[in-house]
Amino acid sequence: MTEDYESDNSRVNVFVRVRPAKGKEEKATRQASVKSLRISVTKKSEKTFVYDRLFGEKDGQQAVYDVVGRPVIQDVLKGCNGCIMAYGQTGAGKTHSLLNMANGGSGTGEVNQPGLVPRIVTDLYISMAADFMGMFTVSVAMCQIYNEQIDDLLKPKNTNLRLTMTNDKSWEVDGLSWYKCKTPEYLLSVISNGRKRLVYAETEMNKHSSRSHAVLMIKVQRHNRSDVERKEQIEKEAAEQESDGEEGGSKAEVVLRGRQGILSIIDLAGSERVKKSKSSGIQFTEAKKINNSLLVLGQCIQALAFKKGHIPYRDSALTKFLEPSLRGTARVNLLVCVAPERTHANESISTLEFAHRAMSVATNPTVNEMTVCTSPKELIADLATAASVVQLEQTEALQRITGENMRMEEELKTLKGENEAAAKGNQQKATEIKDLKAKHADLTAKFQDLERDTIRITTEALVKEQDLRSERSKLDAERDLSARLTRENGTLKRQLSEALATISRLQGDLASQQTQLREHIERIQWIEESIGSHETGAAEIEGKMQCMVDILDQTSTKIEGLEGALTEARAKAHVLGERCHSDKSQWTSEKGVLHALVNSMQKKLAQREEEQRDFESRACAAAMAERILWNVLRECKEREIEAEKAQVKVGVEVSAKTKAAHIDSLDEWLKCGIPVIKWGRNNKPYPRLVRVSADGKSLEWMKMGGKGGWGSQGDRGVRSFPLKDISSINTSEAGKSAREVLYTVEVGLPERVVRMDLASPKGFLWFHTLKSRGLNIR
Ligand SMILES: Nc1ncnc2c1ncn2[C@@H]1O[C@H](COP(=O)(O)OP(=O)(O)OP(=O)(O)O)[C@@H](O)[C@H]1O
Repeated sequence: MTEDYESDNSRVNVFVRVRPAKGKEEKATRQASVKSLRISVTKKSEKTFVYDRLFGEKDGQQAVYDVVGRPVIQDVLKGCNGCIMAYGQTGAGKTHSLLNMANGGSGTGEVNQPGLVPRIVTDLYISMAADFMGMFTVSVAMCQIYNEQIDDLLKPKNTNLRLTMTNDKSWEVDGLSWYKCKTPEYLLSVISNGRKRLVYAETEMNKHSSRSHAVLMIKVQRHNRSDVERKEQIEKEAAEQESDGEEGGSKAEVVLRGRQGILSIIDLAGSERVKKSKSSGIQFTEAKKINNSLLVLGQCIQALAFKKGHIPYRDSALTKFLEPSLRGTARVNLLVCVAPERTHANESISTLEFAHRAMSVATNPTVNEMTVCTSPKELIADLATAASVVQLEQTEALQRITGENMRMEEELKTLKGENEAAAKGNQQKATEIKDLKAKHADLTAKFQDLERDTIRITTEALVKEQDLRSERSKLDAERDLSARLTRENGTLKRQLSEALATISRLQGDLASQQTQLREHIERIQWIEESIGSHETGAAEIEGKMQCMVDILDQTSTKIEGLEGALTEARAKAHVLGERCHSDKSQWTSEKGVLHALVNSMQKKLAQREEEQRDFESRACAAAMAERILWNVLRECKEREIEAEKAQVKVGVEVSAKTKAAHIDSLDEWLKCGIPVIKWGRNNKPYPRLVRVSADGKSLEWMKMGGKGGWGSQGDRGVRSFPLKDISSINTSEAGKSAREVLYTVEVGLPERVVRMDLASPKGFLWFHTLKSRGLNIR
């Protein structure tokens, strides 16, 4: 610790100690090196100060002693005066650094570490013991400067002492008591007693704030051992002569040469801002006096640093007292204590500036030589005085000790009482401690369990973290995939919707083509039917014509009037025949075209078979309907022939019938009626026959097997509705097969609708006919 410090006797040596921060307050100081300290009031402005040595928060009392205390002791032993002074803001650690005696402290923390004084005392006696050629006398004096008044700390009644100028123009405390101390223990006990009389008070900034400047002086005198021994010899002889009653005695002079060094240790009271320390009353007066004396000290340092002619030592008791040290004949070590907290930054800066100035104060420590010449008579007189002083001191000490003893006895009594109470409490506490120990063991076990759990959980957490990482990377990959799939999905959706649109368009096309196909088929059927009926009709008409010609030939005379008509009929028949032929060839070609169209449609259908399976059934239904139609046509034809046979009575009639046959033969048949199911209002089925009325304007129906049939007038079973009142004719697919196709006719005005279902193939044909007549079939 000391190797980077070299003492400089030509000036005041300045050391800075920063105490540990209290609580969690923000710090303003920062140690830059072993010698420099940085301090900032705000974060932007920072100042750096360099000193002889810097002690940080971690540097303990020993380190401070090694640098600040030890070198001064060595100088004092050599006969120089030494001065160790602690300066700083209140609560910055001055008393802790100098006067901490670590008496009752049982702990090992920094607070319980002895300060400079006990270390100096120990070191002093060790050094003296090591010097065999010298004989040492150690004396101690203690005083305090309280409110500008000097009080003896070792003799309480010795108060308000005056400072008087000595021959060598330094100040001396008049009447201050000095105690010789042969052992370090005694010296320490004297210091401890003196400390007790120091004035302290509790302030806002320090619970144990010094209200006075404490001064401890240790005087160390060194004589040559041989001189002392000679002096002792002379004293002995003088004493013997005195006891023998000899007068005059020895005239030999005793010359004692030696050196004397006085070590002054000064724990200055801390400067304080009254606003911060919240001092009032006596404390306010104390603070004022303290601050004033420190101000004068600052002015003296300033004047000394700038080598001014006038140094205002006389302006305060403190500076008067310090004058011998500050004038430069002593070795001066200044320990400046600083609080690190930002709240104290301003005070710390002014402290540091003071310290910096102090470094410029020049010193030139000189050795104090002593030469004492005494005759035996004077010596004896001195001894007698000394003896009486000692006796007086002893009496005082005895009185003090007796008083102390009495007080201590009383304290002992009180303590005994407290002890008994404490013993009881102890028993209780012992049980509590036992319980606590058990709890502690329990808690320790739990803690160990917890520790194990923690390790396990930590390991698991690590594994999970790894898993999580891999999961995360998987997730990322899946996310990428998902994004890609979403993109593809979008494309596919678009393609699908396009495909669906195409399909629906195709379906529409197909439906319209199917409708067209159906219509073509119907038309073909109708054309084929017409062709068939016309062919047959033509052939039969020809046959009939021939027959009639024969009859006419045979009965030409009888039917001359009818000849023209017959010729006309023949011509017409011929035209008809020709027309039939031309129609036939035209229809045949149309049929070919239509067949080709059907073929192409069927090909298209076959191509789309797979996509349009639903429509297959419809195609089947169409095919089925075609077959049914052929059956119906056959049936119709038979009926027509029968009807015609029944009605051909005369040629004119036959001619008229023949004329209409190829147009309305189906109508004729329709007029016979077709079976339907009429649904009653009770929702029961009633079988009925339905037909279109003779004038073609209304729809008639009657009960199946009704009496009188259609012709009988006033038949109650016959009902008639104008065709215009047919509210709807619906084609509904009740089943999958074409046979099950239902045609529902709703007749009547909206207020009374009769529903009839036509399930037969005839119904199918009937409605197609109605449709071809312009009725709305949905
Ligand atoms: N280096 C340190 N380490 C630990 N605690 C410290 C240190 N320095 C000071 N302290 C503590 O800080 C408090 C104030 O210290 P101290 O009484 O020594 O201050 P002071 O400067 O003498 O104040 P005042 O001028 O008001 O007397 C004390 O409780 C002391 O134990």
